Amino acid sequence: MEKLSIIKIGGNIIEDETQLLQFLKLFAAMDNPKILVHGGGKKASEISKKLGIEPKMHKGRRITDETALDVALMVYGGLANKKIVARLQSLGCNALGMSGADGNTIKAHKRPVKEMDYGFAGDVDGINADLITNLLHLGISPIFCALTHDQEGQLLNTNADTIASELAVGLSDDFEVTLYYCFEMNGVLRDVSDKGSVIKKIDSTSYQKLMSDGIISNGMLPKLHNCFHALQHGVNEVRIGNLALFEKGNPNYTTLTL
Ligand SMILES: Nc1ncnc2c1ncn2[C@@H]1O[C@H](COP(=O)(O)OP(=O)(O)O)[C@@H](O)[C@H]1O
Ligand SMILES: CC(=O)N[C@@H](CCC(=O)OP(=O)(O)O)C(=O)O
Repeated sequence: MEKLSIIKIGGNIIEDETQLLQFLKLFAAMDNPKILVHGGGKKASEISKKLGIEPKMHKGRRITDETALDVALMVYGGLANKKIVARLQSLGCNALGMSGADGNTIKAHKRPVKEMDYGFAGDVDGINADLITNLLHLGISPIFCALTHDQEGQLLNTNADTIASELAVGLSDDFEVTLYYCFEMNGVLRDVSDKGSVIKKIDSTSYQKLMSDGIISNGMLPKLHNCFHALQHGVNEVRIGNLALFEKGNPNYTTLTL
């Protein structure tokens, strides 16, 4: 089966011009078919504050009211996505910027209101694997931002870790997919203040224990949930780490298995 790499980069890498360029050079040099998914939550909060709009969060998740959605569209779909696409083009990678509305690639619905109303937050229903596969076979690298749509004209803000996981699941019938979560840490750490404390391997059993011991917290909780969702639905391999993920022979990252 043909190999496919899907790489998600986190907010802190996007924020740091040097790290971003270093990452994009590595991405451009990869020769398998590849997809990039980027977040930009930090940038959205920063721009929002500059516009005099205080970002609203609940338990670390953004509440996307109408104004917050406009900011998300501008920052994720515009500022972040187009900068990355232009830089990749300069590096010889034929990148194509996408939201889930483009080519109907990611279908979603507005998250139902339960104990909390997250506003225009999208939960993914499925992806258009045929179109994405065709683009990959044309030598194009789709660059997805954290936006989906409900097919009725409503754009939705969707967690970028989830988008990466759903793309990986949806494409795993056609490709042998490796899913990479690339962020500023070397991997999942036993002690967040010690960059050297990378947990090399996590399986479903140790995952439960790491959660109950409180070692996995904050942003790492949804990230690992997305990793195991991918593994349970046909994705070949999932890795978490920083740029060392892509250095041949460097095992200093976390590999997840069922
Ligand atoms: N065990 C852990 N190992 C590494 N990071 C952790 C851990 N527990 C919590 N974190 C936090 O999770 C954050 C990453 O989550 P998040 O900010 O959502 O990622 P991203 O930048 O990819 O969107 C790290 O910056 C770190 O502060
Ligand atoms: C609904 C939801 O959670 N949307 C995220 C999308 C951006 C994102 O995922 O950015 P990072 O990967 O940089 O955190 C948000 O607005 O923060």
